Amino acid sequence: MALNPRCGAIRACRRVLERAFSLRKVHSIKDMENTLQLVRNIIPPLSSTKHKGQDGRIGVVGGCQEYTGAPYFAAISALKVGADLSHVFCASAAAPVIKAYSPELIVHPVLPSAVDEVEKWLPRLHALVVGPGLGRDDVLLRNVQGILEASKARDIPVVIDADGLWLVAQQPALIQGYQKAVLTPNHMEFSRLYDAVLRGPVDSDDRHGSVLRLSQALGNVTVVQKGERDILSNGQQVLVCSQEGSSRRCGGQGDLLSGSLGVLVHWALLAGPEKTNGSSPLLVAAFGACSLTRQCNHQAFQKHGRSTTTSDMIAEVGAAFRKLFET
Ligand SMILES: NC(=O)C1=CN([C@@H]2O[C@H](COP(=O)(O)OP(=O)(O)OC[C@H]3O[C@@H](n4cnc5c(N)ncnc54)[C@H](OP(=O)(O)O)[C@@H]3O)[C@@H](O)[C@H]2O)[C@@H](O)CC1
Ligand SMILES: Nc1ncnc2c1ncn2[C@@H]1O[C@H](COP(=O)(O)OP(=O)(O)OP(=O)(O)O)[C@@H](O)[C@H]1O
Ligand SMILES: [Mg+2]
Repeated sequence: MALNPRCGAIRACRRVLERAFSLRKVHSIKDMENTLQLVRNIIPPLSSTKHKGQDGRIGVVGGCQEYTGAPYFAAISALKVGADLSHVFCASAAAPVIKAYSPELIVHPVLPSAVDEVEKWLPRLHALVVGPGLGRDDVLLRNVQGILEASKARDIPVVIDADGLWLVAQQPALIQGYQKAVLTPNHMEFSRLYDAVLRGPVDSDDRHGSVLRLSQALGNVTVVQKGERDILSNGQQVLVCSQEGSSRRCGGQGDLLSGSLGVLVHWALLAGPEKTNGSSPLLVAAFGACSLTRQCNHQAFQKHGRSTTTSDMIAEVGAAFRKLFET
């Protein structure tokens, strides 16, 4: 008998929660559209007066004997999004393989001891994507540390992904407080980073709070936690990207995201906060890269279903970009 009122209270409570959630959903769709509009604002117009290089010269640091696909996916995605030149700084064993995938990429076989080589190119690069297919060799990572320090000294924006995040988890001080860094961890990489920086496990019931806290603890570095919904934060604001993708989870999608983000970060910083309505340009860029990757996944899945691969997604970049950003 005592159960009835309690059940009633639970039902009432559930109704309130359901209402709150459905309202949040409506708001989040509106927020998504508003943020997509900010992404549109940062895209530079195509113009016959520009010269090659003006729309972006991006470098990807990654690629070893085992992993040649990841840096290729990142670098070709940067070009497909609209960068003019895309460089890959990789291990010598990976270079001929990556060159053979694409004549469009400029490939430098300079890893592991690459600091001087990359430093030579830094003045000509607008953004660096560090980590796809890099590997975790100690000597290599010491060199990548040098590349990150040189990039910071020159104020070059860096997107850090995959094994680059492994390095940051060993030495968070490397990017602590660097306002031009964006970290793009997947589920595993996020847990590793969180544990290294906040000395405790992630609260899986509070993804927003976890991303916010990690960003704050890193001195407001922008963090993009990829997953069923992508959660983005710069320690002040939290954005959620739930652009429809698909349930196909082939490897390489994160590489597409990090390469696209390299270009968008450059464009966003060039456009500045006036074009992003006061929001952080890096957050807006990250939201753009997440939406684009998920839209590519959605479109590729419509055509290829279960056999969708990242190459199929890359073939969709042009159409996905038009659909999201050139409407
Ligand atoms: N074609 C190529 O060249 C590609 C190369 N790549 C390159 O590979 C390198 C290593 O990168 P990575 O992402 O495999 O390494 P890491 O973060 O240690 O994760 C490994 C473990 O994490 C787990 N796990 C992952 N997601 C999870 C989830 N959502 N939820 C739960 N668990 C999850 C999963 O555990 P499992 O399921 O096996 O137990 C898995 O074993 C790096 O250089 C990267 O760029 C890739 O870019 C792909 C394309
Ligand atoms: N469960 C999911 N549902 C929908 N989209 C997802 C899901 N998990 C990840 N994604 C999307 O897939 C893309 C890549 O995220 P993922 O977590 O697979 O990265 P990753 O593990 O680094 O990939 P990679 O294989 O390139 O290393 C992101 O755009 C993310 O939004
Ligand atoms: Mg990855």
